Amino acid sequence: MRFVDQCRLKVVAGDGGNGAAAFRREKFVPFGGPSGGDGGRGGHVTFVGDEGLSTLLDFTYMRTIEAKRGEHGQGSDCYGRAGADRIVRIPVGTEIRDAETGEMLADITRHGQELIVARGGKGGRGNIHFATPFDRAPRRAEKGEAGEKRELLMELKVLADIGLLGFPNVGKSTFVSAVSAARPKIADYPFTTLNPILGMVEVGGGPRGGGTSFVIADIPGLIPGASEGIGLGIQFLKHVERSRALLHLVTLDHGEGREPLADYRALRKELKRFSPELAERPELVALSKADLPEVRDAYPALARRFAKAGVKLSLVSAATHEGLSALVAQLAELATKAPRAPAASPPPPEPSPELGQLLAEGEGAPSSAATAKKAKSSAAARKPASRKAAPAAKKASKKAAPAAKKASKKAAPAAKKASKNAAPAAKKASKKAAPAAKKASKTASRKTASRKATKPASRKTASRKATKPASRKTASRKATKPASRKSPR
Ligand SMILES: Nc1nc2c(ncn2[C@@H]2O[C@H](COP(=O)(O)OP(=O)(O)OP(=O)(O)O)[C@@H](O)[C@H]2O)c(=O)[nH]1
Ligand SMILES: [Mg+2]
Repeated sequence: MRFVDQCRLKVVAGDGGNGAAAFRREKFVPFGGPSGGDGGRGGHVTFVGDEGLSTLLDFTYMRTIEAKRGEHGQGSDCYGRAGADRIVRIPVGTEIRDAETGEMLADITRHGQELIVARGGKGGRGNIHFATPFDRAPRRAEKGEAGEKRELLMELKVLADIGLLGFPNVGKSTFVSAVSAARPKIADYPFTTLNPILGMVEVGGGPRGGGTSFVIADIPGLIPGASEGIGLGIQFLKHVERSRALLHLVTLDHGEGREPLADYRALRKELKRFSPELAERPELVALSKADLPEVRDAYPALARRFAKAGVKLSLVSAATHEGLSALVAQLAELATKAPRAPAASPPPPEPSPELGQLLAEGEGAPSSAATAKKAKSSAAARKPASRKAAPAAKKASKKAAPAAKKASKKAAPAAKKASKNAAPAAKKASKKAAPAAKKASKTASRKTASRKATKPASRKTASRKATKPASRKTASRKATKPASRKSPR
C-alpha cells in the first residue's frame, strides 16, 4: 500500500433544515393554530482516531467530505430529522490544521479519539414557536443555519516510542525484524526502506505475560546533506519526532570509505538541523553486524573513541541476536520512562466555539466558518443570561396569573348581578362592575409589583394580565346584552 503522510481536504458539514410555517387543519377545529415543526440539525463531520490505519492514502482520492443536511420541518408539529453525521476514521498520529490559518486544530494520538472538524448548522424554528397572544397565526418560520466549511491540512506522524536512525544499509530493518514481528524489506543496497515501518517489541512476555511492550519505528536511511534534500531527505524524521527516545545504529562500511564516529557526528548534525528539540531526546548508540569479524575487532577501539565523545557504544548483531536482549531491555526502560514529545502546538481538547472566534480574531478576514462559530459562541454567551431570566419571568407570570384570576372572579359576580337587573339597571351595573374590575386589577398588579421586584417585562405582563380589559368588557357585555334583549320596543 502506498504510504501517504500529507494531504489537503475539504470538509463540509450539513446545513440545518428549514422550519415550517403550517397551520392545524382539522374538522370541527376552526383556527387550529400554527403547527409548523423545526428543521433538523445538519450532520457534523467527525474524525475518529484508528490504530488500524497507517496511511492517509484514502484521502488523496476524496477531496471533499460532506455530511448530510437536516430535514425540513413539516406541518402537524413534525420536526425534521437531524442529518446523519459523517464519521471518518483517520490514522492515530495525524495532526489536523486549518489550511487557511495554519492553526493546529487537534492532534489525534489515541484510538477512538473524536474530533468534530465541521459542525452542522442548527435547524430553523417552525411557526409554532412564534405564536404570541397578539399573533396567534404567525406565518414566520426560520431558515436552517448553513453548515461549516473548512479546508484542512492533515499530516501523519507515526507514533512510535523508539525511533531508529542510521545511514542506509547499517541494518536498521534487520534489527526491527529481529526484535519484532514486523517484516520490513531487507536488501544489500541503500534506501531499501522507503516508508516508515512500525514494529511492536515485547519484553518479558509482553503486557499479557507481566512484561511491557514498545513500538519501534524504522525509517529510511539518512545521509549527510539530508536536510538539503540529499538522499530521501529528512522529511521522514518527522515520523520519529514524537518518539520518546532514539536508537542510532552505526557500522563499519569499508566499501563506502566511512567511519562510524564520523557517521554518527554527521547524522547528529542533520538531526539538530531538523529539530534541536529532537536532538535532545535520550539516545542509545549501537554498533551493528557484530557477527562480522572486522566489526568485532574494531569494537574496543571504537568504543573508546565514542566514550571520549561522551557516548556509550554497545555491540549488537541482528543476525546472531548477540547483545539484542540487553539493548531491548534498555530501550524498554527508556520507552516507559521518557515522556513523549508534545505535538507542535498544544491542541485544544475539542474544537470549541471559542476556537472559531480566536481564528476569526487572529486572521484579518474571518472565514465564513469562523464567523458562523463566532455567532454560535456569542449565542452561547447569551444563553446563560436568558436562562437566568427565564425562571424569574416564569415566577412573575405564575404570581400574576392568580391575581388576574382573582380580578376576573371579583368582576364576574358584579357582572352577574348587573345582568340580573332589568334594562334600566344595566347601565348602572356596568358602571358598578367597571370600577370593581378596575379596583381588582389595580390591587392585583400592585400586589405582584410589591411582592417581587420583578423585571419590567414580567411586571408588564402581570399588570397586562391583571388589567386585561377582558374582565371589564365581559362584565359590561354581560350587563348590556340582557338589556338589549329585554329592551321594550
Ligand atoms: N552479517 C550481518 N549482516 C547484516 C546484519 N544486519 C543487516 N545485515 C545486512 O545488511 C544489509 C542491509 O540491511 P538492512 O536491514 O536492509 O539495512 P537498512 O539500514 O534497513 O537499510 P536501508 O533500508 O536501505 O536504510 C542486508 O544485506 C542485511 O543482510 C547483521 O547483524 N549481520
Ligand atoms: Mg531498511
